[in-house]
Amino acid sequence: MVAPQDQPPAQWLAQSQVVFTAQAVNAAIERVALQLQQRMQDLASESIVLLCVMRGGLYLAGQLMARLNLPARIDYLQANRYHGTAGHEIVWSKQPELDLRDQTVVIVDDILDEGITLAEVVRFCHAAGARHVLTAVLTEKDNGLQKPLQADVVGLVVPNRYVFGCGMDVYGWWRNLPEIRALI
Ligand SMILES: O=P(O)(O)OC[C@H]1O[C@H](OP(=O)(O)OP(=O)(O)O)[C@H](O)[C@@H]1O
Ligand SMILES: Nc1nc2[nH]cnc2c(=O)[nH]1
Repeated sequence: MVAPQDQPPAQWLAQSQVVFTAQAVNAAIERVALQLQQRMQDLASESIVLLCVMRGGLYLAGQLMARLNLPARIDYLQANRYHGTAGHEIVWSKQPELDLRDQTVVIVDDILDEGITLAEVVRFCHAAGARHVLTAVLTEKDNGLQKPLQADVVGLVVPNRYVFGCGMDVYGWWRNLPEIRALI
C-alpha cells in the first residue's frame, strides 16, 4: 500500500474531477480584481500592501498583480495548518517584512475552508496596526460550517470536497494547474 504522499502526481488527476475549468477560474479572477480595485478606490488609500498567504495564495496574488491598476507593495507570510488533506494547528514560518502600520492590507489566499487561517492572519494584521484589512480568496468551501469570518471578496464557491489546482495542492502537487479539481 503506497502512502498518499508517495503516490505519483498523475494519480491525483485520475482520482479527481474538474469543478471549475481554467476559463471559469480566469473569469472569476477578473471579477475579484474588479471588486478589489473598487473597494480600494472607495477607501482612497495611498498605502496598499498586497499580502500573499504562502503557498496557496501565490497563484491568485500573481494574477491580481497583473490586473490591479493602482500603486501597491507586495509582501508575503507563511502560516500552514494542513498536512495532506487534514487541518491541524497553525504553524507560522514567515511573518511579513513590511511595516503594516497605517496600511491598507489586502490579504490574498487560495481557499477559505474552516476560516481558521484567514481569521488568524486578519488578527495579525490588525495587531500590526493596519488601518484597513481586506480579504480576497480565490475559493470558499461550501461546507455548512459557522466560520469565524467572511472574506470580503470570493472568486468561486467550491463543493465540500478536497480541491486542488490554482495555488491549492494535493500532497504538495498540482498548485500549478490552471483549473480546479476535486478529489473523488
Ligand atoms: O480555512 P482553513 O481551514 O484554515 O484552510 C485554509 C488554508 O489552508 C491552506 O493552507 P495550508 O495550510 O494547506 O498551506 P499552503 O498554503 O502551503 O497550502 C490554504 O492555503 C489556506 O491558507
Ligand atoms: N488544497 C487544499 N487546501 C485546503 N485547505 C483547506 N481546505 C483545502 C482544500 O480543499 N484543498
